[in-house]
Amino acid sequence: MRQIDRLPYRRQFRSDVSADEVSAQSFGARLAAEFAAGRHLCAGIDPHRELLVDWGLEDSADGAERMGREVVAAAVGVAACVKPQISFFERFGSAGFVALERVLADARAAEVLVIGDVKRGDIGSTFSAYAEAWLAPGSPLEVDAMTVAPYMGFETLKGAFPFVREHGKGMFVLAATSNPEARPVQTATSEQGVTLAQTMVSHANAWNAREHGSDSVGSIGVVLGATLNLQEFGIDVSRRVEPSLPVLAPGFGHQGARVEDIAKIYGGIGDAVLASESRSILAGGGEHLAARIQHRANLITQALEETR
Ligand SMILES: O=C(O)c1cc(=O)[nH]c(=O)n1[C@@H]1O[C@H](COP(=O)(O)O)[C@@H](O)[C@H]1O
Repeated sequence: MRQIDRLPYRRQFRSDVSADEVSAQSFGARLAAEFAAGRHLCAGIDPHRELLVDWGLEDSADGAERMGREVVAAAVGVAACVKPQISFFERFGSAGFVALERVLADARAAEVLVIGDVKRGDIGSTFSAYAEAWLAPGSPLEVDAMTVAPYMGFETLKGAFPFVREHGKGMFVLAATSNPEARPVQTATSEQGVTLAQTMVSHANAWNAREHGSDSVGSIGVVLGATLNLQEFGIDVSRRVEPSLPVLAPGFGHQGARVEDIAKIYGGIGDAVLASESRSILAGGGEHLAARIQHRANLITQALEETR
């Protein structure tokens, strides 16, 4: 297996931007740069037990760290971002958190955007502490954006807003998730007949429209599963929105959605889709990881280009 203790490369398109300038940019602006460079793959870091075995690694914090660091190294300049799933690190307790911190440090050094898949949500005061843990500059677990569960009310997320406004951070709000069990919850309608899923999309769009400044992409996105017929969730994808709504799109690969259908699924909002894949790029051992990531990234770029 390739050793990745040091990462010798940096992204070319950022080589003339200082670290200060990068952190001064909004999350939406940083996503816009990824999309402009043709990058739409979100490479998942999900060290499942079976995958670690498949890679010849131990099912341990060390194994999870090695897999995570390999994914970061292979993602540089190819994927738009990486997305570590916290559960696979959390199962090793404090050692897992140390492992995750090292993966995050690699990503920061390589200037790879990180979405922490942590799905946090709670009463406002508690959520604020989660926001501090994951979004505060200098926090050991600092990431660029995190996934959040809004089911205690969109307004409970407001503790994260200062980090989004002032520190270039982002959030992806669960709206229509890829798992089949979500349907009865997320298609439930308000008295006005609006689905819960669409309510979250509207909140994100309204926040972005209010706060985006000159950015072409908003800093608050939504999760819209690729396995779904989004119309059935009351979500209208026929028209572009301004600024573009970032969409974290899990469900490709292992869960059955095909990247070739990306335009059919996301229609007018496909320009800001991050197509997320974990098992489909991780399965098959560590040796050909970079080739698999490149292949998936190419397929996604191709599918999006064909729609333009
Ligand atoms: O927020 C997520 O990332 C997420 C939302 C969703 O609706 N569905 C979903 O599968 N995910 C995550 O995306 C990843 C999908 O993994 P694969 O099915 O292996 O590509 C997992 O880490 C899930 O936790």
